[in-house]
Amino acid sequence: MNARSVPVLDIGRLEHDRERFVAELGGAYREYGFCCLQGHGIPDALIDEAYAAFRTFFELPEAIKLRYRVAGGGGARGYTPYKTETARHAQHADLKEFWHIGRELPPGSPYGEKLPPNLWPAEVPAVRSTGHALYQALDGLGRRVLKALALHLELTADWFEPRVDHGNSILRALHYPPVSETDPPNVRAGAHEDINLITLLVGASDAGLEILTREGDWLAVAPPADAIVVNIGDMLQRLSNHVFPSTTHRVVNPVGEAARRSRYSVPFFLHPNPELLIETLPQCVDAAHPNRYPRPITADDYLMQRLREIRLL
Ligand SMILES: O=C(O)CCC(=O)C(=O)O
Ligand SMILES: [Fe+2]
Repeated sequence: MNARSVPVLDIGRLEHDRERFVAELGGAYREYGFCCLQGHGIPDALIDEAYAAFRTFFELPEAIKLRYRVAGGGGARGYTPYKTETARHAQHADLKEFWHIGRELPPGSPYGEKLPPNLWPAEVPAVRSTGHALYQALDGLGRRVLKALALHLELTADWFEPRVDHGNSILRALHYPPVSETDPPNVRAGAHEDINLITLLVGASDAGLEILTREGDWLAVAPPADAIVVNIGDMLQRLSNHVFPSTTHRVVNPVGEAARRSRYSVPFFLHPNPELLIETLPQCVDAAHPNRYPRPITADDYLMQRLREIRLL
């Protein structure tokens, strides 16, 4: 029997119980690569309104949704249809469709080349208002998590700040339609690792998320309703020389009644600034832990390489 579960911590402790919180959070990530965070301060109403807006969008006819697909854009903005993304090394595409929101830039920003403008669906104006607000809120929360992780790695608390202030981060509204086929070869989300630094996952509407533990078992993630699940992605695994593992995870197909329901979830993929050179931190290298990545790569080059592998480019 597996009695283990992903730890739950209160991020408010970063303010008033910093040392112990940083140690516990670091320990959770070293072990699981995942942690559930309560006390994050993002209002329920904002999350509920954003979910309602995304649901309304996904209920539109496919022909309308397809107007928001950007050819050759790697799915970075707007709509990506059902059965498009395919997990690395997987045979069959995922049973999901999604909408991506990126960072809003001031006019004339030098980052405009790497961070394309958002598309907004005219049919559902609330996607813009709530989606943008949720983006901002999760960007802020993510930076607090990075502050704690920086301290755990013996960096200065603000080490990440100038490296993520123009991050190519993405808010992904996900819809997994009901699974009507019996025993499809596809799954809702095939086993994968996230590409970015950290991912913040706002309360999924149904179960299904599982992580691969260090012992090689699949463990269901069942966060408290008021928690946001935050996990490590490949860029931070690489930067930290695997001190923080980018844990493999998947979303399994539902059985019984749940198979007749859609599942919605909203991950926020926190990315660094595109030009950041992802170079192993010297703090994470010693005789017992040689540098696994002697050749650094920019965040943008790494992202492009990975998008091709998951068939978004
Ligand atoms: O839907 C979920 O719970 C997880 C989604 C996910 O892992 C992803 O989109 O990368
Ligand atoms: Fe993921």
